[in-house]
Amino acid sequence: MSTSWVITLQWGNPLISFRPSSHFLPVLQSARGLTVIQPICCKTKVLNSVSNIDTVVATDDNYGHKEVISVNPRLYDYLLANVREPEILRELREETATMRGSQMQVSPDQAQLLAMLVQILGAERCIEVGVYTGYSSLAVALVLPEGGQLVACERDAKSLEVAQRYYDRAGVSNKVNVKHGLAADTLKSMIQNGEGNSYDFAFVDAEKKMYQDYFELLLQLVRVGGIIVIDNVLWHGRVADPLVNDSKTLSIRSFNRKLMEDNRVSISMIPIGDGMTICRKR
Ligand SMILES: C[S@@+](CC[C@H](N)C(=O)[O-])C[C@H]1O[C@@H](n2cnc3c(N)ncnc32)[C@H](O)[C@@H]1O
Repeated sequence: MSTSWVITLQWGNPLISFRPSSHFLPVLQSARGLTVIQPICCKTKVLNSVSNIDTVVATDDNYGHKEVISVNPRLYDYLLANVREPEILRELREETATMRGSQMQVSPDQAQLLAMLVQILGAERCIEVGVYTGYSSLAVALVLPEGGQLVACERDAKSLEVAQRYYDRAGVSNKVNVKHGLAADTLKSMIQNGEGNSYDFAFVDAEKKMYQDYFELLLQLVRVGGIIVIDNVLWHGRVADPLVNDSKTLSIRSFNRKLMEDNRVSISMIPIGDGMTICRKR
C-alpha cells in the first residue's frame, strides 16, 4: 500500500475518487452540487479496493499510521450479521420499529456488549436508567443468573407496558424490578434505603441533560470494581463539531470532559452505536 492524497466527490452517492497534486488541495472547494467528503480529504493510505476508501478515516502521522476505520452501511450489515441476537430480542426490536421513538433503542451490537459486560463481571445486581420498550434491559435480564436483579427506571408507562410483556414472555419478570417514575428520584430513594455500594452494573440511557446527575447517583450505588455504561456519548458526532452548540450537545460534551478528569473511575469511550463510555468505579 502506498500513501497519497485521495479526494472523493459526492453527489448523492460517491461519484468519483482521484488523487490531486498537493498544491491543488487548498483551492479545492465545494462546488455546486458536489460535496468534498471531509474524512478522506486527509492523508490516506490507498487500499487495493476502492470500496475500502470510505471506511478508512485515518492512517496519518497523527494516529501513528494506525489504520482506523469508520463503519459504512455495508460494513455495519456485516457486523450485525455477526451479532447473536436472541429470538425474543429480535421480536421486540421488530415490534418497537413500528413505534414512535424506535430510534432510541440501543442497537443489537450494543445490547450484546452490555450483556457481555454483565457476564464478564458476574453481575447480579444491575440498574438501567431509561428502559423505553425494554430492549437493552431484556438483553441484560436474559443473562442474569437466577436470583439476579435489574432495577429498571422509566417514566413512560406506555413503553413499560411493552417492556413488561416481553419480560413475561422471556420468563425474566422475576429478575426485573420496574420503577415507574423519574429516574433520579428512584436512584435517590435507593440510596436513602441503604442500597449504596451494592450494585455491580448500571446502564444510563435517559435524559441527556441529566447525565451528570445520574452518574453521581449511580457512583454511590455501584460497588468498587462495578461498571457504569453511558450511552450516546458521541451524540451523532455533534460533540466533535465546534459549530454545534445546542443544549443537549453542550451537556454531553461537558459530561465527557468532566469524565476525562474524573479519577473516581477508569474509562473507555467506544464508537459503538451512538458511542458508549464504559466506566469502572475505582
Ligand atoms: C433512549 S430511550 C431508552 C432506550 C432503551 N435503553 C432501549 O434500548 O430500548 C430513553 C428512555 O428514557 C426515558 N426517560 C427520559 N427521561 C427520563 C427520566 N427523567 N426518568 C425516567 N425515564 C426517563 C424515556 O421515556 C425513554 O423511554
